Amino acid sequence: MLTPMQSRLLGRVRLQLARAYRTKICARASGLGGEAEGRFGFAAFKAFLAAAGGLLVRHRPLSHRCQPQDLPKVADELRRQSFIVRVGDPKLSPLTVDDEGEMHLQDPSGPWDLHVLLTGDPDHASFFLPLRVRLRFGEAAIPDVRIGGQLAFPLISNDRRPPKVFWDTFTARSSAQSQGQAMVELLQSLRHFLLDPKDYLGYEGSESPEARRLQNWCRDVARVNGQRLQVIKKYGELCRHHELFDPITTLKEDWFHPKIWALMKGEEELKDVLTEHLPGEVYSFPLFKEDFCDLLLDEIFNFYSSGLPARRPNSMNNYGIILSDIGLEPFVEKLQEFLQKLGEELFPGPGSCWDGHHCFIVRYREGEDLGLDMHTDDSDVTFNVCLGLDFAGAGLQFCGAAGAANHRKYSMTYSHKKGHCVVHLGRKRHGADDITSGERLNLILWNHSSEYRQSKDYRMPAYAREEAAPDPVCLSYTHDRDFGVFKDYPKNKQLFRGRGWCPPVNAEYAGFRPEGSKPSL
Ligand SMILES: O=C(O)CCC(=O)C(=O)O
Ligand SMILES: [Fe+2]
Repeated sequence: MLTPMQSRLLGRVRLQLARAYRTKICARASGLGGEAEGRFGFAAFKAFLAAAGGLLVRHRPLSHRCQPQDLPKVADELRRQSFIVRVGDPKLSPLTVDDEGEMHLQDPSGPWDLHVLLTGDPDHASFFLPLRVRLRFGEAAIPDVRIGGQLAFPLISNDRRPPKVFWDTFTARSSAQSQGQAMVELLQSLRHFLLDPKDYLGYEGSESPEARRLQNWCRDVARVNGQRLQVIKKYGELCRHHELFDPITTLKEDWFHPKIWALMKGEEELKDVLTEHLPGEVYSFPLFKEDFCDLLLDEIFNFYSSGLPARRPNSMNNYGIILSDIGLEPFVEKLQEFLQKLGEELFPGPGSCWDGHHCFIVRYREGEDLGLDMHTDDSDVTFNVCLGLDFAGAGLQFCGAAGAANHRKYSMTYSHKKGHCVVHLGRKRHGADDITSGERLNLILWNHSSEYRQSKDYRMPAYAREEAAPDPVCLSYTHDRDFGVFKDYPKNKQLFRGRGWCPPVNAEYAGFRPEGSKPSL
C-alpha cells in the first residue's frame, strides 16, 4: 500500500514518462527534431572531437533545475536584463493537479512559479507587444514554460508550451555557468524562437522540406493574427486614453475603488470589502471608481464610432466587443493579475493559476440585445463589472451550478451597480433580465486556469438527476429540451426549438417531458 505522498510521486513519474513518450512521437511525426539536429551538424562535431583525440572536453550544460532557494537570486538576475520588462516574485504554485486529476493546493514541496514579461519587437509585424511567460520550477531538470497571451505563434500548439525542437536546440547550445545565467539564456532563446523561429533554428535560407513547412506555418500564423493586429494597430492611432493601452506601466490606484485597492495591499479585510451572496459561489465588491467607468466607456464608444470591425464575444451577444481585439490585452492581463489573489481566496481550484482569459464588453439597449438567456460560462471564474449607463431592469438571475440537482432552481437575483463587480463560478447558471429602459454596458472577464482544467473536478464533473421541474426563471431557450413545455419561445428565437441538450437523458427529473410531446395521462 502506497502512502499518498508515494502515490503522488509515482503519478508524477508516470506523467513524465507519458509526456516524454508523447513528445518523442510528435517530434518524429513532424520531423523537426531530426532536422534541427542535422542542421547543427552534431555528427560532424562529434567526429571533430574524436579526431582531436579528446583534447577538447565536451561542454556539459548545467541542469536547468532551480531549487526554490535559488529563485529570488534568479529573479534578480532576470530583472537586470534589458530584454525583460518585468519579473514577478517567485511564489509557490497555488494549485497542482496530479496524474489522477486530484487537486493539491499550495503543496509546500512545490512547484514554484515565476511570471516574466519579455519585450516584444516594435518592428515585428505581429509580435510588437510584450510576451508573457510563466516558468514553473518543479522536479524536472528544466522548468515548464507556458507562453501567455492570445496571439498564435508558429510551432506553439494549444497547450502554449515550446516544442521539442526548441528544447533540443536550446539544451545543445546552452553554456550557462549558473542557474541565473541558465534562465537568462533560456528566456533569451525563447524570445528569439518566438519572434523568429526560422532564424533561431538555423533554417534561414534553407530549402529543406522542414524549412518550407516552417515557412508555411509562419505564414498561416501571420494570417491568423493578421486581422486582429491590423485593427489593434489602426485603433492604436485613434484611441483616446493611451494609458489604458500601455503594456509596460502598471494599473493606476486612481482607477480603483479605495476598498478593493486596500484589500489587495493587505490593508483591508475581506469581510469588509466583499458581499457574500452565496458562499463559495457568488460574491460582489466595489471594483472601479465611477470616473474610471466613464473613461473606459469613453474609449469603448470611441471604438464603436471608429467603424473598425470587431468580433463578437460569443454567439449569444450581438453588440459586444472583445477587449484584446482592440489592443486592450495588456490592460486585461494586468486586471486579471490584480484579481488573481481574490480568485485564489474565494474559489481555490478554479480560481487558482489563471493563465488565459476572454474579456469583453456586453451592451444592452432598446432595439439591440435587451437581456441574456440563461447559460453557464466557458470560464472557471467570471468577473462581471457594471460600467453604466443609466438603466432599469436587467437583474442578473442566478440558479444552480451545472450538473447539480438544483441546476435549474432559482437561487438569487443580483442588481447591477455602476463600478461594482459580481464574481461567480463559470459553471453557475445565470442570465440577465431584459433592460426595461436606458442602456447598460458591462465588462465581463472570463478567467481560465489550464492547471484546474486538468482536474477531475473540471474534466469529469458529476451530473446529478434534477431534483424537480425547473423554476421558470432558470429556463433557457438556447439549452433546454423542455423550454417549450413551460414558456413560449421569444420572438426570433423559434429556431432554437428542438435543439436543447439540457437535462441530459440520465439527469431528467421525475415527470420530465421534452417540448413537443403530449403529457402522459
Ligand atoms: O449581462 C450580464 O450582466 C451577464 C453577462 C454574462 O453573463 C455573459 O456575458 O456571460
Ligand atoms: Fe455569463
